Amino acid sequence: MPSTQFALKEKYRYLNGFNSYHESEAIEGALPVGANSPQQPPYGLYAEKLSGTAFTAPRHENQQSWLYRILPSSAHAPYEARESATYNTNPENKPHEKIHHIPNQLRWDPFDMDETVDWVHSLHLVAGAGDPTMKTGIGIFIFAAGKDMDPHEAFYSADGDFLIVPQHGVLDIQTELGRLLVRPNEICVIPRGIRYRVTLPYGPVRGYILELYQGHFQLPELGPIGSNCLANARDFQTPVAAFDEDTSTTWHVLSKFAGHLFSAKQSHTPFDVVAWHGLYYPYKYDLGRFNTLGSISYDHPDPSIFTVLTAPSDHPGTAVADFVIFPPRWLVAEDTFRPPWYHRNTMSEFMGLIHGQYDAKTGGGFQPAGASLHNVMSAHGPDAATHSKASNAALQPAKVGEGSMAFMFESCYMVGVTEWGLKKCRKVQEDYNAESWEGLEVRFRRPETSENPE
Ligand SMILES: O=C(O)Cc1cc(O)ccc1O
Ligand SMILES: [Fe+2]
Repeated sequence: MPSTQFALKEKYRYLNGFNSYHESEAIEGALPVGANSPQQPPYGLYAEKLSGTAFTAPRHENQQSWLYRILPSSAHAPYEARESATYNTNPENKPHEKIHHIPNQLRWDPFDMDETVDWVHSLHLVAGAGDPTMKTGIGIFIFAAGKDMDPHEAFYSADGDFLIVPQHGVLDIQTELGRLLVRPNEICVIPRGIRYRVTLPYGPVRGYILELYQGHFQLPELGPIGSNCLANARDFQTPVAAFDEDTSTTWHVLSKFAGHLFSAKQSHTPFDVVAWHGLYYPYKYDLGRFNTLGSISYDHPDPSIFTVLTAPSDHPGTAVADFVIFPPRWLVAEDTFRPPWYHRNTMSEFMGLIHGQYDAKTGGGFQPAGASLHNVMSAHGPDAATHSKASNAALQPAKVGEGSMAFMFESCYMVGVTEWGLKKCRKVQEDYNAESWEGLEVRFRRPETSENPE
């Protein structure tokens, strides 16, 4: 193994399994045996509980972790509001900044890189629904950063779980529970409350985030598919415990709380967890490992067959958010219009492109680092060029999406677009609708009947 690869393997080590009860200790013997909170935990560590669900949540949903750390998280000075005039990712809290609920199909050119900001300041809310103060809804962010976070800063969101989809560059994420390296074509989830620090070992980064204000992601049910396929549980990776020993430096812990930024000083590193166990932890997943299924007879199935993760609502089968991908795959369906059908969906569909081309749009307007939004009941489907090509194509087995990865955040909520998303980013394509669908030809041929002979 080349030495750099070996170094990476040593620095980033993972435990495998989705929703597995994990335990990890950076020093052997740091986890108490047979008890969570003994009178004196091993090595003089403090025991701290981190809860990701109500204590009383049903067992199959319950997510808690026990952290064994050098100092408790509560050892800090009071939080103070920071950058309150400029920092706000919750437009519900910002009455002068309208959120736009519009039925038009929207598409964005690639979002700009911004090398002047760090992770915390890279987050731009483009669209969303609901309100983190009520723990309902979602936020959809674009991030673009070129700077490491300050060496003595950590960040957490009290508002929700971050599902991070890097499109460009590599994220080195030091979390309380261990280190994650996340590259394009991988995703990671940082649950609500977990502190982390993002550095950029290979330069600027850009991508998409879905923040889930309610619940947590789970794997979709497989129903008649059986016990494997789609995203397999064993391919989700959670970092092993890793800690720093620093009780003499001033640190700032930044909190995104109801969309606002707060900061608290403390005289010790927040990355001092020597061991942990539980079900509440960050994790990553390589989209290249997705086992993609499709029709081997006829017709184009619903895109739910491409669901990587789902965050269910209280109504079975209806998601607050699904994370869906469109990986390279073989299309073999016979006598079938193979691209997506024209449709209007009761769910909203926000799409992004990590790399390559999305097979439903050949016009070139949907580019990596760009996005589209087809809101609740907004009509869409293949553009005219794709329609014409697919209606006349010879239906040989064909590989689509080679070298590509498009994805969709699909939500039962109607999503509003922020001022930044609609105006300030200056990426909205004015002619999306016209370019895509106005060129569609009338193909109707009335059948000959005795009433209308030719
Ligand atoms: O609109 C889209 O491109 C996403 C999509 C893909 C698909 O295969 C079926 C339905 C759907 O919404
Ligand atoms: Fe769609």
